[in-house]
Amino acid sequence: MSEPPYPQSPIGPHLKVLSSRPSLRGSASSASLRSSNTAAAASTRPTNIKIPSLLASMPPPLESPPGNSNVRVVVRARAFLQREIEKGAVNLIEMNPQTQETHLNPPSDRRAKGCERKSFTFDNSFFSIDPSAANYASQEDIYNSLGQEFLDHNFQGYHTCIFAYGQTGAGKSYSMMGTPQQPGLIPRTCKDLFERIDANMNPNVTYTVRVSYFEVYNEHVRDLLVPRRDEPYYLKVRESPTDGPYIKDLTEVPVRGIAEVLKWMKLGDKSRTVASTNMNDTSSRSHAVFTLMLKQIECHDGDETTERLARIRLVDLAGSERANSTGATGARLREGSNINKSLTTLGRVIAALAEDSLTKKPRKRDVIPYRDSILTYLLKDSLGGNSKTAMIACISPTDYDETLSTLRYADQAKRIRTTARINQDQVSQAERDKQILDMQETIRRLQMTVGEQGERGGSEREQLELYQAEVKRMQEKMEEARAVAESKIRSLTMKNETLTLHLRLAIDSLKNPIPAVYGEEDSTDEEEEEAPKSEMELQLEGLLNELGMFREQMSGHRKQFLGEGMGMGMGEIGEEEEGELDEEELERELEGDGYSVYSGI
Ligand SMILES: Nc1ncnc2c1ncn2[C@@H]1O[C@H](COP(=O)(O)OP(=O)(O)OP(=O)(O)O)[C@@H](O)[C@H]1O
Repeated sequence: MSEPPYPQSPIGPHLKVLSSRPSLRGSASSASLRSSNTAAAASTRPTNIKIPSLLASMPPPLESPPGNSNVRVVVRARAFLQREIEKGAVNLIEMNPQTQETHLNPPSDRRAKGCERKSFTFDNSFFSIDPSAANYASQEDIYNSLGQEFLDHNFQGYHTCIFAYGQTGAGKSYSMMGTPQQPGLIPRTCKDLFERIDANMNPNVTYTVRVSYFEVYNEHVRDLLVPRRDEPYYLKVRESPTDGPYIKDLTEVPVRGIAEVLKWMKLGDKSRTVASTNMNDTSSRSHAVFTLMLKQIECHDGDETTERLARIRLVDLAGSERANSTGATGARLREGSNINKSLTTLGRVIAALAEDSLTKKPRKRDVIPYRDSILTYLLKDSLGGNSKTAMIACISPTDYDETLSTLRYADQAKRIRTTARINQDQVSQAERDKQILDMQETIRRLQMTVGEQGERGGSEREQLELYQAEVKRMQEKMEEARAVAESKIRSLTMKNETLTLHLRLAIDSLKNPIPAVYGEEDSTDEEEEEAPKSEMELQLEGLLNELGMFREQMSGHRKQFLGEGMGMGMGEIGEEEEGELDEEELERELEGDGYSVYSGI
């Protein structure tokens, strides 16, 4: 069951749901990714990934149509730790791979007191206790049966969230992050994400991916992508009327490939608050939320584009624990009580949502106690809103009470129903231009306000922050517009190549016509002279017309998208004079240096 080691290379989000309109505030952009260097992409492309729908265009929702779906709950029992083996600890867990049942057997002293075996059924029961067992679930198995499907949802435009829950030392970080030799769900998701992007051959689809990573520690939010400072620096949580709770000023970096994303992931991991407890030598003392924002833009004929945004949230919760089992005192005890506060609130949120789905009468929004902890407030959407969500309940094979409590928690989560929708929007070039113009105007106004307040000695800090945020948004929008332009040019270039090839074939046929064979009785003088030639001429005429129209279209797009000073090195595109090509001209172009009518793209 050994897996190949993972490559060791260093390794805001707002969109309306389907059928609603604009305001793509803070949307993912910048690092636009394409399989444009398709040759390179093709050479490194793994042959075993199957994503047929991506090869055509953005994939349609295949199954799970929009609407309610239950939180998917899986349970994973980890392997014995060295100290458990040394203590001669006994395995209390059994799992049935056919029924997905998990059985928890009481230890002998409890059995003597009449305690009975407890059984639960989940969407999956992953047995990772004994690598030699037939039903052993490796890191790869977990990804294949959960991570892959969730990434499919993301490419369809759904937000997703996978969170790991369980007692300290039960295997949450191992399942989510893993080790360099045994990577977990987070690095595998990143790797698969970029492999799928590289495998896409459709020149009309552009991808942008942004990453953020934060932790909730002692009820404070810390950005894990900025270096740690001596003075603790916490971020504020705000609520937007349209997008719900969000973290103000959270770093979101554009990433262009697996190496970049893994580099940020490692950096964030290093900053995470960990400590040694009785239960785990490197215990995560915070809840860590790793987020990828995947944006897909598909260009259609004309200036319409379809945009899809998916938020991929991967959460490694801090361990649920009893103070006496961790042996915590002082700061560790305070941490523990804050961790438990978040997890208790999470439990109450889960209980309230689960009860709602039983009664089928949704409560008023404020009755669900999301706001009672930062963690639940930030995960509000993932727990009870627009997201497909999964919980990995991690359990230890040796601790009866903690395992039972985790299994009960997980059992309740099974009943929660979320309402995931495809986050898709149609945006025309005109709308995109208008958004940029509006932003420019806002920036101009803010510049003036900041200046005025500076002169009056007023509080310019807030205005300055607004100004900076707006400039950042505009830069992202412009990057996006540029990515769309590049995609258009790529698509037109492909059409151009196809047309040129057709023309070449047509000219070859004209030069070397295949004489028609006619039966004596039905051949007339007229037919002998006219029939084969007029067919070719018609074909050539059609192609020339098409090429003429295409050249006009391309020149239009060039003017529209690549204004002066864009610096894209495409000066030669469409610089030929407008107008029809006659046959001789065309032959010269095809046979001379300029085989491609628009060389230089
Ligand atoms: N499936 C598994 N196979 C082998 N070893 C595992 C497995 N799951 C966890 N471990 C090991 O168990 C130990 C504890 O795991 P991990 O740190 O993931 O626990 P945790 O639930 O994240 O704990 P905490 O809440 O304290 O952060 C680690 O040494 C890890 O390598």
